[in-house]
Amino acid sequence: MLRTATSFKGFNSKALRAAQFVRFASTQEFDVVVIGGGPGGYVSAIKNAQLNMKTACIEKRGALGGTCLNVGCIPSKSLLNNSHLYHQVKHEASTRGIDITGDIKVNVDNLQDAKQKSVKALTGGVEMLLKKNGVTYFKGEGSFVDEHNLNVKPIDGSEEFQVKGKNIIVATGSEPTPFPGIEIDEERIVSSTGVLDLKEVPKRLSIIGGGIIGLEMASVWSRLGSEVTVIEFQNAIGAGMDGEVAKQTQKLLAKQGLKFKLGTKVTKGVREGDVVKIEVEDVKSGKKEDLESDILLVAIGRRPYTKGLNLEKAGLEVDNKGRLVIDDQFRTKHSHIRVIGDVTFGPMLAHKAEEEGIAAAEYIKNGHGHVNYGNIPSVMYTHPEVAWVGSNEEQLKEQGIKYKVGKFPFIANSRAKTNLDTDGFVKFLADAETQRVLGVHIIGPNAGEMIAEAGLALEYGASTEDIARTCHAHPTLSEAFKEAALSTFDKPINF
Ligand SMILES: Cc1cc2nc3c(=O)[nH]c(=O)nc-3n(C[C@H](O)[C@H](O)[C@H](O)COP(=O)(O)OP(=O)(O)OC[C@H]3O[C@@H](n4cnc5c(N)ncnc54)[C@H](O)[C@@H]3O)c2cc1C
Ligand SMILES: NC(=O)c1ccc[n+]([C@@H]2O[C@H](COP(=O)([O-])OP(=O)(O)OC[C@H]3O[C@@H](n4cnc5c(N)ncnc54)[C@H](O)[C@@H]3O)[C@@H](O)[C@H]2O)c1
Repeated sequence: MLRTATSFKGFNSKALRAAQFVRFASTQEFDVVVIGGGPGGYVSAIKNAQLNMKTACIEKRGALGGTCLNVGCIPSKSLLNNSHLYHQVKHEASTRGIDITGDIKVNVDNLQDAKQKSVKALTGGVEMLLKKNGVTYFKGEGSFVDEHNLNVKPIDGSEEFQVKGKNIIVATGSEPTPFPGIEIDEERIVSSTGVLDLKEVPKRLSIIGGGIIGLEMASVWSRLGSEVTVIEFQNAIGAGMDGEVAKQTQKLLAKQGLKFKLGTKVTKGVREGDVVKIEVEDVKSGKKEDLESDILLVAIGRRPYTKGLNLEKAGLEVDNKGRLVIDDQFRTKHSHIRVIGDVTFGPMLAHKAEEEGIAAAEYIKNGHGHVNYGNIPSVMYTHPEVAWVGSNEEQLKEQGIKYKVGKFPFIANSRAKTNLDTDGFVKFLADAETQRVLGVHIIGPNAGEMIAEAGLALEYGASTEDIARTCHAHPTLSEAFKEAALSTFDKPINF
């Protein structure tokens, strides 16, 4: 509890003044205080400290790394990687000349242990990085007292205290968007957090939302043996992927056993004992259907998280989607309070939050910083992976920009063929006149790594000819990238 005048009842006024002085005297002052230790907050704290600013980071989770390291990117990728390995061993080993005798079984406890080990190593690593860079780490909940002072409520129950920031960076992230009327119990009806922590492979898993979380989690549990049904309101999966890529992705995932109910709305989802009863309705025809599942995952997006911040004490505003309102230098109406990451505008991605964290520090120290919002890659870590950056065809059409398409399939790439991993293609969208790269969309093995080359091309304003004339090593998947670039203005060699 915060030491206030009322908590010193019984003290005479001299003692009260002395006590208040102790509190005032013990208020630590920093050049920058960051609230939230996720990819936005911890990266920003490190950068601020590296720029020689006295920096503190307040995090209430008890571990650094935010959603991403604790209940997001990292645990999901651990499960994706190991479930893919299991699937390969079980279903592909013999065709690759590896005979395995005896049962091949999933051990969910060990799978979860492996996941936790990665999470712990990384979150611990971030704590060491803060220390190494001289950032003061407060394990507690931060809330505004006024525009410069923050209250810290330690998670160990010790006495609350205040810190003062010449500058404050809010990086409090996001939380799953609730589905009205469906109660998450994290046992049978789960959010992304619960679905990462299942103790056994459910026989039936239903998922509301065919976006990135829905499809990554559908892949994990379906590879491990669940019958998975994805229920999506829109007529396409992938929440904003290039239309052609989204269709191909759906086709490939369906081949792997996922069931899709597109253009379908959920009207009810209730737990009855150990099952979940779900009512759905076809958006177009209104036809209703009853489904039953062992687990229901609700993955319909995320919303900014500002609970407990006491924004009103600093007079800060959120928009109708709960996002903290900022200008193009991340400043709120108080220029010393900046906001980065999921809690404000833009895609909810860890690398976007990190870029903003660095730029915000640079704005504070030097008065300038930079994030290129036209060049933020997206990756979906299914198999094959799906990755994209820049504009998609639908966006270019909408903007009336004339473009050329260059495509190259992995079936014609020597490395993909050697690896027996040939699903997918690389697709370039280039300006019709100048061949400047406008967007790259990849579905295929290692798409998430390959998209970095597209990011560099976009950043440097490269043309597809620049890429096609750059020597790429053989035999690599990246040759498909080169040939797709070539295909925007000339014939490919290998297809
Ligand atoms: C299942 C899942 C998988 C994902 N996979 C990927 C991926 O592969 N790649 C990718 O780029 N993105 C991924 N994301 C999204 C990514 O996790 C977020 O975009 C990213 O974590 C946002 O970073 P942030 O720093 O803005 O917020 P967060 O990571 O949410 O961190 C905010 C932190 O602030 C703390 N906090 C909040 N309020 C207070 C307070 N008052 N006082 C102190 N601390 C506070 C919270 O405890 C939290 O730790 C995934 C998300 C999920 C849910
Ligand atoms: N690999 C990654 O980078 C990664 C992985 C996981 C999550 N994330 C991030 O986390 C955020 C949240 O992920 P997400 O998958 O929850 O959101 P999302 O926005 O990717 O997808 C949500 C999907 O749910 C659908 N939907 C919304 N309301 C619905 C309803 N009532 N009924 C049926 N469908 C409905 C939407 O049409 C959309 O397709 C995203 O911003 C994403 O970028 C990123």
